[in-house]
Amino acid sequence: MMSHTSTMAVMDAESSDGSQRNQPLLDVQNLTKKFGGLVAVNDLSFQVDEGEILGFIGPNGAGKSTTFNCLTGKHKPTEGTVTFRGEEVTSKPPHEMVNKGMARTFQHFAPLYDRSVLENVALAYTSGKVFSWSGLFSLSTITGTTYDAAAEICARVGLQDDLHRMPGELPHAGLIRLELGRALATDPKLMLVDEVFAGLASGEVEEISNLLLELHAEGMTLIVIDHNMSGLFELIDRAIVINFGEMIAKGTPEEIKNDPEVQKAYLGGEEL
Ligand SMILES: Nc1ncnc2c1ncn2[C@@H]1O[C@H](COP(=O)(O)OP(=O)(O)OP(=O)(O)O)[C@@H](O)[C@H]1O
Repeated sequence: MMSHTSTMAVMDAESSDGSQRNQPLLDVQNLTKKFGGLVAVNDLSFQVDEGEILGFIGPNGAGKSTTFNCLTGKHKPTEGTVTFRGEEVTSKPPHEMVNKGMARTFQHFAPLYDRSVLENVALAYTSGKVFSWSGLFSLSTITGTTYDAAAEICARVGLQDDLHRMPGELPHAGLIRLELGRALATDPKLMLVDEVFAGLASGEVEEISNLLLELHAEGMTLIVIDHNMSGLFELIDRAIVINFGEMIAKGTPEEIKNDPEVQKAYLGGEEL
């Protein structure tokens, strides 16, 4: 596997000297999220270019999921702005963010366990277009064309032989594929992938990693959360590391691994 560099950055902004510069796909400025007295995310700023795979790393409780929740509209940031595809989208609700092209997978899987793999993906396909993800959906709204599209998406994530199985019958790696399929069904420009490598055997890590690289090669921009770097080394262009809600390092995987602040954050805990 090879790491990929960003090749599709959007060239549509003009600098004061008249030269073209890249407008990031996602621009997060001074993001802060407080829960009462707890500062879960503190003054975090970063950008993601179109076509990039960014690693988003930090120990337990660092604020990774809270950041995703602020980007995708689940939480309203206490302070800061989120700009996506050139539009300020701070605090927009989740269904609007889905419609604008931002999708996420969940660390704790959330398929409908009483619906088949195909139906789950078909519902995500429909809900991404018409409804919010808040539960307003019905199988009766799904047409044959939608099922065909959903079957294609299932094949894209390697679930072509599992269309009529129930989620509870899938192995752990299959549930991850289903999470990715449900996210893909909303036709995103940016996918936020939350801790997909946890609990996988090393061969499965490589399979899921390869799947993410395939999506990337097809043009998907990705942010991938993980506790540590082991699953990400071959996958990401660069990473940012947060601890206690603050960015402590950014750079290539090699730079991050050798960063003294990062090593200190992981001391006594699991391996970076
Ligand atoms: N809804 C909430 N209400 C109160 N505190 C919260 C809430 N969500 C998260 N927190 C707290 O915010 C901090 C950051 O949590 P978060 O889940 O974002 O970390 P994380 O980096 O994703 O951790 P993990 O890797 O364990 O999932 C933690 O101290 C957590 O307890």
